Amino acid sequence: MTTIGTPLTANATRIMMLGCGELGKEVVIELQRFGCEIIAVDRYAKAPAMQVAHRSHVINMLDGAALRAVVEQEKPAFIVPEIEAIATDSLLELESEGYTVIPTARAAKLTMNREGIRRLAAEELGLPTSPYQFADDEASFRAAVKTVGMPCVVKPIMSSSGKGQSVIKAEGDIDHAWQYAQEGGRAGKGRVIVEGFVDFDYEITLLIVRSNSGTQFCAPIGHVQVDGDYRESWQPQPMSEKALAESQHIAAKITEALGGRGIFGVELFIKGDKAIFSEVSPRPHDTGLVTLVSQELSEFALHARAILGLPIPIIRQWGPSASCAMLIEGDSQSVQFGNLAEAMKAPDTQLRLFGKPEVKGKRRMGVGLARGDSIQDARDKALNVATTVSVAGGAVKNVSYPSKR
Ligand SMILES: Nc1ncnc2c1ncn2[C@@H]1O[C@H](COP(=O)(O)OP(=O)(O)OP(=O)(O)O)[C@@H](O)[C@H]1O
Ligand SMILES: NCC(=O)N[C@@H]1O[C@H](COP(=O)([O-])[O-])[C@@H](O)[C@H]1O
Ligand SMILES: [Mg+2]
Repeated sequence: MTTIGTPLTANATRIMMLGCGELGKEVVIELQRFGCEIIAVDRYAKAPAMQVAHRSHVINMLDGAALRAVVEQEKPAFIVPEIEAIATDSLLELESEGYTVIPTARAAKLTMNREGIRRLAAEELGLPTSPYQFADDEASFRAAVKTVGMPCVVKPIMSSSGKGQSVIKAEGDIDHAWQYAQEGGRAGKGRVIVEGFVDFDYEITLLIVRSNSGTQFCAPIGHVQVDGDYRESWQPQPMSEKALAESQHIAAKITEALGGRGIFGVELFIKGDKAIFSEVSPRPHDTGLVTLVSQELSEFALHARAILGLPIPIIRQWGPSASCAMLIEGDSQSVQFGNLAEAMKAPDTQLRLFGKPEVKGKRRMGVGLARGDSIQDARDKALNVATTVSVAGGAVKNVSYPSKR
């Protein structure tokens, strides 16, 4: 039986977020609505979710001792990973000592590393995936490319949002792909995965929530990725009955294997009626930002309910909706957003600005959201929101969708 105490008192329901980006910020807002006490943790100060939490800590979350120290100091009822780069062996230990990790410490560990989740999906569960090989050094990498064949996709086993990812189409791309993967992994140089390039018709994220009400699916989300990073997403993605059934079957199997309570984003490639598993986030998914306007209970609200052991009687979808990531490029610690009235003048549009403290290179700083008469209409409106916002406050520009569709 769930009870929720009074924040900042001895009986508070304390929740620790490990990772404080835009996704965590929305989860925290939902948990705050239930009167939980939130402790936000990330590798840098003033992260988005820290700005809406009760208090925060800045630590290296890959440092197991530092992670344990902060958990023992705060004694949270729930530990909620929001990114992959966490000392997951420490999470396993803490869980075995009685702490609750969402959805489970094992899920966080397996998905921290592309090898863990890929071997579970393909080799243990027998789910369809792209062909793949792993490599630790340049010689075995070349052999792996040969075995998998071209075109193929190369990724550091520890990276996200497309960092260090590239496609090899011809011999001439091989050197660069190796170098780029060595520079782009979050743990520095190291192991890579070489995946056969899947010539898909479209790709989806299937959000699935495991809660006290059982296992429930959200409507499929279609999306466009550039350089391995999400730019636009929409819901519902039209699909054949068979492709949807296969996708749901795969999503149910992989999330059941990971276990626990919470929202998961299962990424799938679709070719005709066939679904191919790509990867899974045991946490809210960036392409699921669209659910801020497309569902009564967004993926963040669903996560909050699942964490707290609350029921989810129904997931109501509001019709064609879309999101467009606001990508800002440059170097500034004082970005200022303008032209907002113009950006938000259409009905059924919304804008979220994440409040990230700095941009260096390219960074997702906000998202345009819209509902429309059709998917195309919603996409046009969301794109318009994201690209109409102007940026100032240093050498920065809005590069949200440079090559308009
Ligand atoms: N084997 C593949 N064949 C074809 N396209 C691929 C393949 N692997 C990845 N991609 C493309 O690159 C995108 C990003 O890949 P992936 O999700 O593995 O990267 P990521 O770094 O984990 O990104 P995120 O953290 O945003 O999920 C995919 O959504 C897809 O568009
Ligand atoms: N694809 C994973 C993803 O979108 N994660 C989201 O991005 C943040 C990091 O952003 P940053 O790199 O700008 O700090 C993460 O904290 C999470 O909210
Ligand atoms: Mg992905």
